[in-house]
Amino acid sequence: MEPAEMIIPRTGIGLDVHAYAPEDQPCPLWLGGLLWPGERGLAGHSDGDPVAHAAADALFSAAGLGDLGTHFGTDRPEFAGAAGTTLLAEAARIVRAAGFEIGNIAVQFVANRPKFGPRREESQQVLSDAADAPVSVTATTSDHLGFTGRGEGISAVATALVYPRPHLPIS
Ligand SMILES: Nc1ccn([C@@H]2O[C@H](COP(=O)(O)O)[C@@H](O)[C@H]2O)c(=O)n1
Ligand SMILES: C[C@@]1(CO)OP(=O)(O)OP(=O)(O)OC[C@H]1O
Repeated sequence: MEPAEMIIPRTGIGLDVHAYAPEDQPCPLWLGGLLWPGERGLAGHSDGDPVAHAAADALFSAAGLGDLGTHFGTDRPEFAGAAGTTLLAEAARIVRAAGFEIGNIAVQFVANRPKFGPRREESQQVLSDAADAPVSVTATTSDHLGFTGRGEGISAVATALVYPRPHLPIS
């Protein structure tokens, strides 16, 4: 393969944090594309899912297309209450429309709860369906340290790998 035809992958990173909604304004918890009944919800202009948002941000970062705010700013009323999976699907569409294929996305969130392990496969399936690419999700606590340890909010960090769509030879 000639150097000019080499496909060079690009990595991206995304970080998102959402605080828990105030106790007098309760809302459902959406995390990793899943609804968690009985868990305290996170505040946000959209559904406040930091896992889906970090994944979308990592895609934009990898493609060099700005970030979540560039495409889904809080000044856009149509994204009020939007599902994280909707934002992730739209981010993937924008990245593909810019000429990239998506390799994979990896996300880790930091929270004391909910216990994620039992629903990992379900979450990964929902997010992978949204992105139409493999999404893996891991969870950790912060050993009771910091704002996640005090139960003030949930953070998530993601990496993504994209690569320019190869030009097929015209036969
Ligand atoms: N919300 C969470 C947090 C953690 N886990 C799982 O527990 C493991 C140990 O967590 P540490 O913070 O002590 O490293 C972690 O590797 C996860 O498998 C979880 O399921 N949900
Ligand atoms: C997703 C958007 C837009 O609805 O709102 P939030 O749900 O507040 O999420 P955040 O990750 O803080 O910022 C990105 C915003 O553009």
